[in-house]
Amino acid sequence: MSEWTIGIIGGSGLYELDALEDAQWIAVDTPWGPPSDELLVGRLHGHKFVFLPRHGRGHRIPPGDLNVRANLDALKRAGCTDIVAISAIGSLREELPPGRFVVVDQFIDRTVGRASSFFGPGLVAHVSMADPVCPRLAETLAGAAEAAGAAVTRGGTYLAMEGPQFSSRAESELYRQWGCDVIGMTAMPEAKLAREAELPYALVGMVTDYDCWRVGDKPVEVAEIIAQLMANAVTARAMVELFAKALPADREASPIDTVLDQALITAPDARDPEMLAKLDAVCRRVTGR
Ligand SMILES: CSC[C@H]1O[C@H](OP(=O)(O)O)[C@H](O)[C@@H]1O
Ligand SMILES: Nc1ncnc2[nH]cnc12
Repeated sequence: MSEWTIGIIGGSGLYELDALEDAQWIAVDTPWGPPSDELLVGRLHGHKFVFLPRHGRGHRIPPGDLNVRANLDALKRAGCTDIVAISAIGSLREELPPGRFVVVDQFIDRTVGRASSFFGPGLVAHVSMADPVCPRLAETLAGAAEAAGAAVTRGGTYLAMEGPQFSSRAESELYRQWGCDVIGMTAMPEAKLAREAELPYALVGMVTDYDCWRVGDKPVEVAEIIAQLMANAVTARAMVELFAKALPADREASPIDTVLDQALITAPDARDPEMLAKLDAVCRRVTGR
């Protein structure tokens, strides 16, 4: 049993977290370069929380330019045990209207050219992404979102697109045919990197729009998203508070805490010392370096 330290990654519309007590913005440097912003470290209902605005305060960084490795490394370095990601999403389903909160459980990655692994030549690892979301976090978040007054859908497949442009109508229809439920530009490689860093991860998507697949509808525009974001962000803040309140005092170990025990394949004497040094925060537990 140990303590929780919850990393919250705030998406579009969520750039700070007023509710944190004794809160302080701290700069964290990483071997991957700078994260999107300083980290806001504080406490909520007795638990430690570390907040990072995904796009930086003022929304400065587009999805394809996020330094996702630095973001996850900084959160790990700050002691986070678990990651809660909050995102604006488009809906690919009639029954998921704007305002609905979707606690997703699967992803399809259509991003291109983003650095999507901490590992590489000199230190090779293959983690499982079969079940990319931590069920314990997801269920606690779903309960908290409901308690905050949101209509919540448990489970759903999130299509991660490259962006920054929105989809064409043909793409949007294709993703529906693939069985995807919601769409966004940021959950990948975030979820992959969280898993590599042995951080249980869950994502709450807040629907802002119907993308562009609905016949006769105007396609999504940023102004429409921002209007819906304002309303969603109020509920999201309440959800975070209720989530903190619902966390048990002690954190029981998760199987995700030790995924690298099975994933690292490079023999100890073949491991590149430079890689080991670079991955100090991510995998010191298993490499001892
Ligand atoms: C502001 S609309 C598009 C933008 O919003 C989502 O960001 P986030 O997941 O950080 O809330 C989407 O993925 C795009 O980056
Ligand atoms: N329709 C959409 N497509 C991609 N990302 C989004 N974020 C919010 N709405 C979106």
